[in-house]
Amino acid sequence: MGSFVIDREGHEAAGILARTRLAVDPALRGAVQTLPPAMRRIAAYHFGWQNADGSPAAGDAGKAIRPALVLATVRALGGSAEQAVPAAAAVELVHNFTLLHDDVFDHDPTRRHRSTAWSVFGIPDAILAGDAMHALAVRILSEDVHPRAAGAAARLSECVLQLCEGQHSDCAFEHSPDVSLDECLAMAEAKTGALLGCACALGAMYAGADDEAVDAMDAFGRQVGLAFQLIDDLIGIWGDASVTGKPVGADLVARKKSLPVVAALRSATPAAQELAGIYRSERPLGSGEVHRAADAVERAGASDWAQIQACDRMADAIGHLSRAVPDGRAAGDLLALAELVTRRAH
Ligand SMILES: CC(C)=CCC/C(C)=C/CC/C(C)=C/COP(=O)(O)OP(=O)(O)O
Repeated sequence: MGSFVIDREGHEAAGILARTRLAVDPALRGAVQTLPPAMRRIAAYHFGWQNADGSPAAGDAGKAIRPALVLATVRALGGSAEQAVPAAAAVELVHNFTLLHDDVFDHDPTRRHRSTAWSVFGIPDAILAGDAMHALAVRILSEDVHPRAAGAAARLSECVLQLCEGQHSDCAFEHSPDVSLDECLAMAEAKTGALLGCACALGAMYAGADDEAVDAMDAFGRQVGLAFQLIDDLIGIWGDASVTGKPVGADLVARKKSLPVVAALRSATPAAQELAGIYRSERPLGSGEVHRAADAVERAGASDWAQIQACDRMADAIGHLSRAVPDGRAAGDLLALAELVTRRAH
């Protein structure tokens, strides 16, 4: 990494995320406003702007990590964050389209401290609202006059294909008795890393960066995304529901092959046998079994493994970042966002 010294002074993740919301929300609200009424209602509910009955609300709209990465990348590379707001909004719309669909796939009852859209409005309309958000993302970029907007739209579409592939693998692994750690890491990179990578790549494009810097920022975001998924999986097992806004242990109940679970199953430990036994049973898991499964993951050393993996991914990420943004002073916001990923509780 040579003389890459990061200046953390004045770079604080909570402030960066709050400023991102202020910058991007008007574009998101404006876009959602153009949806057909049925989809507009669901999107406004999903973003926490409205209650299910259409009355105004000030709910949790999500952390805004992906649009923050877009804007922080543009700034780090000397571009105009204001001009990149359409790209940030497009990435956030794609993220939220995948959440709407993912909640249907997983039959999750809650997200962001409230009932999921599908559980309130029904599965068909929740799927359509997700599709509509995807279409809005494409429309925002296709209407944007920035010289790199068309390239950004193409890159975002490639990314959506990777998200679909990752999501397919995630579902297929639930029924596969023999998933390797490498397969699971590739799934997580496609399902989660691809969009964080794309966010950074779009930021670099909007800053007018060359292909090498765009690819280096993509690689940075992907590694941050993998760290993000590793921590997400730990939070999914041991997180506090009052903080995450989602039921804890749902991945274990659904016998998901999350990264810590696969690491535990692949470990040569007695806990691996115990976990495999619990995962083999056909009946729905009771809370006792969920606790035993979580305990087995811990005893297999998979919680420590995931933490170490996340740190390794962060180290890789910083290496890629130093190639694209050699001036560590300019990289402060990006580093603060990346560090938030490994320190977060929700
Ligand atoms: C095609 C398809 C359906 C793909 C699904 C991909 C998918 C849902 C991946 C999970 C990514 C993830 C950890 C989301 C939580 O993000 P977050 O914690 O940043 O959420 P927030 O916006 O609520 O903060």
